[in-house]
Amino acid sequence: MAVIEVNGLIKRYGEPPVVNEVSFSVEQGEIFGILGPNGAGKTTTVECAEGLRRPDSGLIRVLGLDPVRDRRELSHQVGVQLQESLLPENIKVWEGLDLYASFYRAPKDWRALLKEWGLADKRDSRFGTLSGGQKQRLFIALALVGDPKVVFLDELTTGLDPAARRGTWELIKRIRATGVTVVLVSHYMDEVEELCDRVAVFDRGRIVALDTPAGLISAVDADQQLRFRPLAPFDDAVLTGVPGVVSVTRSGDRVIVAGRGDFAGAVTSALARDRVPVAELPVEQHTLDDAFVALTGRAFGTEEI
Ligand SMILES: Nc1ncnc2c1ncn2[C@@H]1O[C@H](COP(=O)(O)OP(=O)(O)OP(=O)(O)O)[C@@H](O)[C@H]1O
Repeated sequence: MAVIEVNGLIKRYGEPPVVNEVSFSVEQGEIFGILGPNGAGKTTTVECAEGLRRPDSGLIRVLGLDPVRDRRELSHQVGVQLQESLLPENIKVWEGLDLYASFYRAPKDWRALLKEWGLADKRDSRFGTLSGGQKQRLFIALALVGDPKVVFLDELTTGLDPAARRGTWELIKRIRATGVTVVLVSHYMDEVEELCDRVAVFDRGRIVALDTPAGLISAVDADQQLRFRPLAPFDDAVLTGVPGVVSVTRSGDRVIVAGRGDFAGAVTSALARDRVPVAELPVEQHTLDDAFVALTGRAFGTEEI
C-alpha cells in the first residue's frame, strides 16, 4: 500500500521551478531515500509532503490525506524531525518530550521513549548540554512521540562524526523495525546505500533515477575493473580470451583488466594456470557515486560549470 503519493509536483520561486514534475510513491514500511546535491529540491519536496509548503501544481497524498487541506489531521499521523534551532538550549529533555506529547491526540508515553532511545539518564539534562548524538536521539524521540505512521528525517546525520552517524543509522533501522515508514533526506551515498529500500535521486529539481541502491549501482553501464601487479612478465593474450574480459591494458607496472559479469574468478584461474604470480587483486566495485556520474554526467557534490 502506498503511504505517500506524489504526482507531477511543481514548486517554483521563479524560473526554472525548484521542483519540476516530480512523481514517486512510498510504500508502507520502507525506508525511502531522497538523495541529491545541494539545492536539488529535496527539502522543498518533503516540505510539500508535510504540508509546510504549498505546491504550485501536482497531487500529493500522505496516508490518503491532502497535506495542505488536511494539515491538521495529518500532523497527528506524521512525525517531523525538528531543526536544532527550534529547541531552546535551556529546556530539559523531559520537558521537551512532555511539551511535544501535548500536541498530539494519542501520544506515546515519553518515559518509555526516553528508555528506548537511551536518554533515561539525561531526563533532567538541558538540551544545550547534550552531545550531537544525544541530540539526534532526542530529535528522533520527539518525531516519534505522537506515535506516527510516517516520519520524515531531513539530513539527520549532517555534522555528526562517523561513529555518531553509524549510531544514528542503527536508530533509523529500529524505527523501521517498529513498522513506521521512513522518508530519509540525505546528502550521503553511503547512508542511503546502508539504510534505504529505495532511493529517488534528485538533480536540479527532477528525479533522475528511482530504484533500490543495488539497482542504481548495477545500472551503471560500465565495466568492472581488476587491477593487479604481475610479479613476472606475461603475455596479455593469457587474459584477452578469458570469458567476460573486455580489455587488458597496462599502466606502469599495473595491469588493468576490464570485464563484465563474473570475470574476476576466470581471470584469477587463467593467471594461476599460466603460473603468473600477482600482487594486489581487488575488484573495484561500482558505487552510488558512479551511478550519479552516469546519471547526471558529473560527480556528486560538484556544481555544473
Ligand atoms: N523560500 C524560498 N524562496 C526562494 N527560493 C527558495 C526557497 N526555498 C528554497 N529555495 C531554493 O530552491 C532550491 C531548492 O532548495 P531545497 O532546500 O529544496 O534543496 P535541497 O535539495 O534540500 O538542498 P540542501 O541539500 O542544500 O538542503 C534552492 O535553489 C533554494 O535556494
